[in-house]
Amino acid sequence: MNIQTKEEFLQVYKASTSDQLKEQELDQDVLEIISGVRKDGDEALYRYTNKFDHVVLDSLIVSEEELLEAKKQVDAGFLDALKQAKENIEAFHKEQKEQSWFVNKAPGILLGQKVTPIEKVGVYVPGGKAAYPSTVLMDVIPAKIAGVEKIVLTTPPQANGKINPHVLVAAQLVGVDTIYKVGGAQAIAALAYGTETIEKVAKIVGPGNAFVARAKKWVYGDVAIDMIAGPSEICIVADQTAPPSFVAADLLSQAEHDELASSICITTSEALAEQILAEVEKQTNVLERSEIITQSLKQNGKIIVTANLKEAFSVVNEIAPEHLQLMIEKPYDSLSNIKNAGAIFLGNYSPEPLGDYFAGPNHTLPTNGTAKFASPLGVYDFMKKSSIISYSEEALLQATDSIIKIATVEGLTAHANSIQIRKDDPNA
Ligand SMILES: NC(=O)c1ccc[n+]([C@@H]2O[C@H](COP(=O)([O-])OP(=O)(O)OC[C@H]3O[C@@H](n4cnc5c(N)ncnc54)[C@H](O)[C@@H]3O)[C@@H](O)[C@H]2O)c1
Ligand SMILES: N[C@H](CO)Cc1c[nH]c[nH+]1
Ligand SMILES: [Zn+2]
Repeated sequence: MNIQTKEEFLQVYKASTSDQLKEQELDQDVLEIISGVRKDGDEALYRYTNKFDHVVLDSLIVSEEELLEAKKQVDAGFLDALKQAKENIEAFHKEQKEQSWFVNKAPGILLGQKVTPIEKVGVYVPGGKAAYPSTVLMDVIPAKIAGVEKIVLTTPPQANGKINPHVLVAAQLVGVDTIYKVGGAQAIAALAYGTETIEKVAKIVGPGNAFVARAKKWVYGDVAIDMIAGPSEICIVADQTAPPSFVAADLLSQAEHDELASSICITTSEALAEQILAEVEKQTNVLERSEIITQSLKQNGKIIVTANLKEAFSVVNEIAPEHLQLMIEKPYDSLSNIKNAGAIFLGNYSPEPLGDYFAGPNHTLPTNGTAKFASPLGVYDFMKKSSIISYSEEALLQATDSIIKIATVEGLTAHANSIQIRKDDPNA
């Protein structure tokens, strides 16, 4: 991690976001895995699980026995905490539920929008470098609120060939239908195209590492996806009122996810920048995942010093971080300056892990600059809409000339005829 000016940072940042060579290498691996699964089905899933997770599986599906066993393995305190988190996540997401609506535009005309849940959804829960029971809650609860009929979940197996018991307990708590022991790009391919064991779904949601995120991008179109939710990112805007130890701790919280995670602090105070850097070094040494953190900070850890907050916000809007913390004197006053961020945390007592686990808003969020156009995972991701159009005979007869005119201009005489035939003989 080092201290840079805005100009130094943006020069390197812009070059790295267009590093086609890195993307090409990743694509080569991912495309090979996707075509392997399309060609060989289950056999490819066993093969890639052996290759990447170093496990020889005897089944791709978690059994009833494994589910029961998991319940015995987790402690009551964890289950209590999970239930509290579930309540908060449910309460927040219920607010997002959209209803069908109908309007009577004029006598004889009924227009509307019918909202229908997606029938079958596949949830990817990461599991390579850490287990994520919290992601089970974040991704399944909005699907349940939307009314999705069938929810399957897939996550990589541990070295013993089993799924982390906390993940299994979370999946049972929220009512997942089937759980598969497959991770990585191969899991995404299986959900997108189906295999002998895994049924194709209509939409894949959930975060994952670079392989998972890239695979989702490639299968998009054959299946729907929620967004690109790859390696975690945190960006903290801090002024002289931010405690350096808090800022450092929050930066490290995301660095520990992945060597490719990104932790950036933007500050208006050079003195604070030095203090944060010292704190980061001090705290890293005592953290369990210091190896991952060190790698992550080396590649993507930055402290940027800007002349003022306006400049700081312009950097934020350029990088469009997954998580943004505003640790400044009047965070609310600055909210209107933020255009691009997945989730925004205000003040010194709203650290990012509060959102990861507990507050209620979703922690599956757009990464890699995609917060410029994408939103957090929500109930809306699991619902689709159909337009409703109903005209009475009288209402249609009043509109025939306009419709025929436009159809004729488009040269689509069959369209015009569909209207003309009703005009000529309304009671046929
Ligand atoms: N954006 C979000 O909302 C969000 C939320 C939670 C977690 N995350 C991110 O999810 C990611 C989780 O990553 P993870 O690695 O712990 O779990 P993961 O489940 O995403 O990835 C593990 C899988 O990657 C595959 N893999 C590993 N090395 C490979 C290789 N060399 N070639 C091909 N495939 C390979 C394996 O199949 C393995 O099962 C982290 O980057 C974390 O930051 C993001
Ligand atoms: N910070 C992650 C999203 O980038 C979500 C998470 C789950 N558990 C801990 N963190
Ligand atoms: Zn996290």
